[in-house]
Amino acid sequence: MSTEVGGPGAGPASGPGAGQVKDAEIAAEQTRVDAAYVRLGEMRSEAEHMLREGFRQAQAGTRSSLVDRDAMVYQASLRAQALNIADDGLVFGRLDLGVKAAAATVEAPEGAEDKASERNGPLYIGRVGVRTRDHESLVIDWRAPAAEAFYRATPEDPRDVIRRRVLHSRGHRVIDIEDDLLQPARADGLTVVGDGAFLASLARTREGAMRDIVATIQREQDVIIRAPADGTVIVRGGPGTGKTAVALHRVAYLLFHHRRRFGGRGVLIVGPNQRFTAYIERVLPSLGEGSAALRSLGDLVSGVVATRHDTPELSRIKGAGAMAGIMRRAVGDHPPDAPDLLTVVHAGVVVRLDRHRLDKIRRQIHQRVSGSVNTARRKVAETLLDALWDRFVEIGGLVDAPGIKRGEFIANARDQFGDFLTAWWPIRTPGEVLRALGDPERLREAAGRDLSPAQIGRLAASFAREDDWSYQDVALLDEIDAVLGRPPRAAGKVREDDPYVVDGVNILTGEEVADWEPEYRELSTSIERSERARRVDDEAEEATDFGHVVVDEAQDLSPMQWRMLGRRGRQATWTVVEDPAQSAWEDLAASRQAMSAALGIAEAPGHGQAPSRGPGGRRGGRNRRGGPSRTPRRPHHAYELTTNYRNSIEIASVATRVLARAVPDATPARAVRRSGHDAVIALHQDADQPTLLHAARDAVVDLLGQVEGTIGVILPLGWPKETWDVPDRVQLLDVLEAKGLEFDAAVLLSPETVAAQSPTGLRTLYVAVSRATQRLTVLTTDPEWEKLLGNR
Ligand SMILES: Nc1ncnc2c1ncn2[C@@H]1O[C@H](COP(=O)(O)OP(=O)(O)OP(=O)(O)O)[C@@H](O)[C@H]1O
Repeated sequence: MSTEVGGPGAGPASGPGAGQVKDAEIAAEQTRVDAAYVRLGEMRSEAEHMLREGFRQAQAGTRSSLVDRDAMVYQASLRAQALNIADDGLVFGRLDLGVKAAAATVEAPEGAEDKASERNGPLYIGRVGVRTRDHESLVIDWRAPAAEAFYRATPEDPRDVIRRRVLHSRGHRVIDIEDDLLQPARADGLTVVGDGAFLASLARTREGAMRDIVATIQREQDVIIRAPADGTVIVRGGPGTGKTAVALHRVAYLLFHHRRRFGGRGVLIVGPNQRFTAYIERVLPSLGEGSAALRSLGDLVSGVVATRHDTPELSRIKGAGAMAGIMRRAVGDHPPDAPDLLTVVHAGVVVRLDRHRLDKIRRQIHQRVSGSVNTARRKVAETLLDALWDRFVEIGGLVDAPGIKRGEFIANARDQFGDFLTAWWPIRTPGEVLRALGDPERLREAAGRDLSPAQIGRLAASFAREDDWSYQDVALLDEIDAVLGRPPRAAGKVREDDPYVVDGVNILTGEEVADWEPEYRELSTSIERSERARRVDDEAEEATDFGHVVVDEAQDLSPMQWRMLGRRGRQATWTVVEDPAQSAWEDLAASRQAMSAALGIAEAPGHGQAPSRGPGGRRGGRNRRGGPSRTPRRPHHAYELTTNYRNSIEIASVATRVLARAVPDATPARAVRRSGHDAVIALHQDADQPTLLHAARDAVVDLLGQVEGTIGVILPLGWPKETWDVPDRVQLLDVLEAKGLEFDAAVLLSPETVAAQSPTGLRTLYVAVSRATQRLTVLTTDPEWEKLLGNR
């Protein structure tokens, strides 16, 4: 085997000659890696050949060849894509095992090609599986069962691993190696080199986008990534414990092992805002998985993009579960321009339905409608005609015009009320319904006793804003959309002169007619939107209910946002990652309940509780009003992450002091890397906002000389994010935008303001102080805060 330095169990090679030993080891690994790349190149050619072959068969044009072509092209293109991605840093791990174990568990995932290996040599772990033409395994895919030991083996539980080696590469070139000796007594002839490259990798400069961690996934993280595919996984852990990283790697794992199941129905990943989704968007493609839909809470509903956060108080009102009932009642309300009177004349008799009667009819219809409001026109027409006939009889129509048959009356009335029907029961859009609640009178009507007069005033003023939508508005729009449903869809040929066709629906038969579009449409329905958003090309449409949903920063979701997510995963399994100590949502109990309903689990365990299983089995159906109350009960598993990979020990200690204030009984995650740089807590006593901003600018200039990567300037909510003349690597953002992000250095302004801005201000401050990997500067005007953060 390789050159021996210091003998078995002697620990990492060090002292004179250690560098040469390491170089020799690197050179030996390079030879193996080169061989893997040669084979990877051949496999890519094979995949490309299959793609060409698929297209060739398509040209032959027989029916069965088209089916074969589709399957072949699909598989070959996935394969080609994965193989291309793997070109960078293909091999990153090596396991030296006891002789038997090496061949034990290389299993094929569903549809993939890895097969049991017979070799006794070391196992190499990489981004994709690579085999020789004779099916001998050169590299094992990191997601295959045989690779598990690479992440799980410890000295206490070595799993027959004697030495674990991490290979650090740049492109095709191995630049460093780092060893872990797990069974010194069996290490006969094995060299051990390395000097903490893992910790060094944690200290690396951040380039502004998150990267995958395949080479260094830690044991507690791997357990979650490979958790059973059935049921729901809930992950808790402090800032920087890798919750986001783990959730994304789990998606890659699930797609690898269950491509048909999850790839077919789709995977949805939801993050707090667009800055965050942009930050994580490269991770899955770098793992060869480009198929998951990545959305933020602000753009989950296509056609709408939230541009602002509401004030904490407004968020609290808009996010509360009571809004579901308010939105439902708003949809059932008299639309703003709907007529107040229906008049028809038959045989000289004038029949009128006034506003009072019409409102009663509207209420009845809403109670009876079982589908969507927007497709209820047929039912509406029938009910109105019945009411007209009853009224005709009631006012003595049969006396004035004896012998009139009901059928004649109805046919005549129907001819007269087409326009009325369109105006009285218009095809409504969610945006229009929500804007209409900008009228305090209308909102009061819909709110009943659920809102106080003061709340109604503030809420109406917010809905009346013409310019944009807020994050919480998006969930309200989706709620309304679920009640409205999709408008009628085209099905046959339109006859322009057909008096019975109203807004694309034949009011006699309920049939939908072709080529019809509503005249105005601010938003389309969720079904159309998600079809459009997830359409691969104009032909293929994907399902709207996802197979797996990942929710990041879940601690911040309001009950209304959980309802919105619940509708996208009625039959889904879920991965939910959260840190309650970072929550900006005040009523955690209500949010927890809404989460359990959306996920279809009995009740999510509290922070720090042991993994649990809910009662399993029952499949649920669709809730008529779009609520998640009848989702199935599924098993769920809870996990906790305990190591902070982001913050230096120095920065983590500041965060821990904030945590002690925010959530006194919480246990902080353990930071593992010392940077040698204490956080700077600078007091600018009594400074006003411009002075503090000026000081922040000076701090940024200093930091630009100290770190190579990104610098985040984190401001209290509502502070001006004026454009500074600074390089792109400096970002200005408010505390809520900073969620989930990380920077090499962070400058935080006025912690006292952040803490006081809402009842959850301290938890938001905890988020803000835990963003930096290397340097943290805090500017405060308050001596108390200086003392607290600086531990003086
Ligand atoms: N095993 C690992 N190896 C290398 N880096 C890691 C590992 N685990 C996590 N990291 C890195 O640590 C940083 C924090 O990870 P991540 O953002 O996933 O944490 P988080 O728990 O989601 O944090 P927050 O709660 O603040 O959103 C990232 O840069 C991530 O790449």
